[in-house]
Amino acid sequence: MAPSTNKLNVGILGATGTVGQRFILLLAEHPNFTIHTLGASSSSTGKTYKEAVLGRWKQSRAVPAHVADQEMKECVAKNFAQCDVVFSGLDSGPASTVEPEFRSANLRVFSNARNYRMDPLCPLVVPLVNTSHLDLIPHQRASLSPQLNQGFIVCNANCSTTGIMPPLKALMDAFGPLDKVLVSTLQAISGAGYPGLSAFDVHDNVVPYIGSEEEKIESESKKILGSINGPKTAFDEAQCTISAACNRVPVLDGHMECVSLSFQRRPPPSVEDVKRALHDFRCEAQELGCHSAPAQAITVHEEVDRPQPRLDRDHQNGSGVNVGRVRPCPVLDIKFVVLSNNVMIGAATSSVMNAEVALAKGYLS
Ligand SMILES: NC(=O)C1=CN([C@@H]2O[C@H](COP(=O)(O)OP(=O)(O)OC[C@H]3O[C@@H](n4cnc5c(N)ncnc54)[C@H](OP(=O)(O)O)[C@@H]3O)[C@@H](O)[C@H]2O)C=CC1
Ligand SMILES: N[C@@H](CC(=O)OP(=O)(O)O)C(=O)O
Repeated sequence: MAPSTNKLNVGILGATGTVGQRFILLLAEHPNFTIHTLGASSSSTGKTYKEAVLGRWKQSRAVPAHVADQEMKECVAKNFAQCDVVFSGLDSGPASTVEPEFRSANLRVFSNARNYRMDPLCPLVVPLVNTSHLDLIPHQRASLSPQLNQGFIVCNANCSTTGIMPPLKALMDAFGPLDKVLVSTLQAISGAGYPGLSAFDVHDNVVPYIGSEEEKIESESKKILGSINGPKTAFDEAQCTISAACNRVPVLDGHMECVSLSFQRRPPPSVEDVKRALHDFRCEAQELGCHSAPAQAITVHEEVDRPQPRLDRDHQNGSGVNVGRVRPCPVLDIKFVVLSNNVMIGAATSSVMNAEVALAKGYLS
């Protein structure tokens, strides 16, 4: 996508949070978007951004100078009326009312929150996988109000769901429908937001429970891997069976996921065929030349002990996913490990890339 001199104004809801801080850094020098309005809770309203994040800015880069003195606004639509696009890093509590209020005010919302992911009117988009689902936007508008000619909500997925989608999609495209998928996650602390779990709970420990996470992976995956119907008014879910087991581990950023799967087609592909399909997988965001798209959607690691969170989570600025240890599975067909950066492609980068694709497809005009 060619850098534009007419950048779109963007707002960020939840701008002070774990995901919000990534939005700030991703959008501070973006060729298509310029940060215009920042919002968070009432405890931040009226402060400058740097005052609002004092003691809570957890990035190695400093707060961008042109953002530091911006005044924090209450998250109501009238404060964001000048924004062409709104990125939401809101907690699910406020997201349930704020995001539809913004849509009703004809604002375009790209949300990280879980609330509307399974809404039949809302595209649930992993930008490396199913940007074709953005084509449901006109139906969302038409279904809600004749006055809704610009607004919409587009969601990105749960961070653990997001990580496994590119490899599953690559294998479905190459070898036909999947039959069964088992996934066990090792999820980073930052997935729980800031301050997240206490050190007492997570240090020297593994917690084998993350509320609702397994259910979200199992349901969201089928919507993302499904297709939209001919008239672009509904989703047909993918038919495979998915079982997830989720664990919190003492890693700061980067979700690791151990996947075993089987194909419907017999005989199944070889390990070498699987590696080639993963490596060759390309997505629409790449074809459109979107600014945030990784050069390589799936990086296949050959070293026996990679990928690892500390070493590989920042590869390509966390915009792609990493796969390693591709090998035969004696129970199902194939097994491998996936590493994705939960706060980048698992959250903020997905929203930004979704907006870049929406811009290229004309949904932001
Ligand atoms: N962390 C991750 O890896 C991922 C997170 N998500 C989702 O993204 C969203 C944000 O998560 P995360 O950044 O981790 O959460 P944080 O807890 O770190 O940040 C929450 C943000 O929401 C703001 N906020 C809280 N209450 C209100 C309110 N009543 N009105 C307006 N703003 C409010 C906070 O503002 P203030 O600072 O003023 O309190 C803060 O900016 C959540 O919905 C989460 O489920 C999705 C994928 C991955
Ligand atoms: N639950 C995820 C992060 C998250 O916020 O998920 P969701 O957006 O689906 O609530 C984790 O703890 O790693």
